[in-house]
Amino acid sequence: MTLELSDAVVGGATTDPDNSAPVVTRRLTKRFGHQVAVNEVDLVVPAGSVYGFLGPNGSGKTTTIRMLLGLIGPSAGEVDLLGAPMAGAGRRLDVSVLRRVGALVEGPAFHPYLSGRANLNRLEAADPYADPHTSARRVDTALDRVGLLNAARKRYRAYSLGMRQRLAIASALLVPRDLLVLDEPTNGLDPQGTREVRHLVTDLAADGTTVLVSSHLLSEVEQMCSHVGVMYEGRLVTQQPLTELRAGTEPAVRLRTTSGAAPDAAAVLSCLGTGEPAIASGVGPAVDASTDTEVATVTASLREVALAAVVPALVAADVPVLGFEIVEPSLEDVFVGLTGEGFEISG
Ligand SMILES: Nc1ncnc2c1ncn2[C@@H]1O[C@H](COP(=O)(O)OP(=O)(O)OP(=O)(O)O)[C@@H](O)[C@H]1O
Repeated sequence: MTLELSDAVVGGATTDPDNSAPVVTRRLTKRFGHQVAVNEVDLVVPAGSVYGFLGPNGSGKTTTIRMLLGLIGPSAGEVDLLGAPMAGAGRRLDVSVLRRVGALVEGPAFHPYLSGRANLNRLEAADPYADPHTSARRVDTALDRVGLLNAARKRYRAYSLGMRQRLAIASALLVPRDLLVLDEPTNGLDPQGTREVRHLVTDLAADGTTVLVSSHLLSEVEQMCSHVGVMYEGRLVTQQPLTELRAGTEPAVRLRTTSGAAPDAAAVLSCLGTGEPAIASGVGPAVDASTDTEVATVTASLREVALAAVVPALVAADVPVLGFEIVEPSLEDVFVGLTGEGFEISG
């Protein structure tokens, strides 16, 4: 089955016009019995991006990543990695491209009583493709890359959580990579370890490596990614550069007024052309101290309405303005809008 590239972007805004995206999937699907764990996913991970693959637990991220790397076969659909066909019925597959892909899916098992360097040496020795002549140099380069050269002789069991995870990433860097795929690399790390891994990912990307990193933490993706793809119940609900996702958010006006005047305030806003106003009580103090009256909050997205027109229109309609602010929606709000549920927003 051959699909045009334009088919690869259904459900997402990211495209691959020059055919250079290191990861492209087309209608990638995985069923486990009756359950559809991954449902017609069209990923496009642009070259040079740090692509945050975001979604709640169980949304299909790991299953997708396992298919990208050829660890499990898809039920349907196709995968191209670094321009080579990796999966898809009836295609001539080229798995040799995996040499240029570093991956951390389930971290390697490290020996607690061996040093970081000795652990990497063991992994090197187990790799039938590795050139033994360059092995010592490559191990040291990988340790240096993750900032562990000075701790190379320390036993693994003495490493902090962040150091352990950096060593795991080093194990994926024993040969130069064009693409790095990291499945939840900060899972279980303390804040310091999380920071270390985040900085490392940013550094690797600055060196030109494309990074696909999965996470269920929005804050993490916001801090280190240039692009984001959101999985929900097996589907890719959006993929975009982070800046575009942010640009698509609409500011809202939030007005505090007396409960009695709230319906009039909503009518004024509506008349000006805002989005549908919502009236709420219980946001902030219930009674305004200056007027000793019950207060309500009226919120509406601003749309094209000129901000300067809002307060004069309210005053002209005799609506008491007890408080007024512009609310910039957070990315969390955007994702709730896309998926109907929130993400954990921090570790
Ligand atoms: N080998 C398997 N057999 C049966 N069901 C599976 C298998 N692997 C995954 N699943 C199911 O597929 C769904 C997607 O799981 P997956 O691990 O891909 O999600 P995830 O987004 O990576 O979540 P998490 O962050 O918890 O790992 C889940 O409902 C999971 O139970």
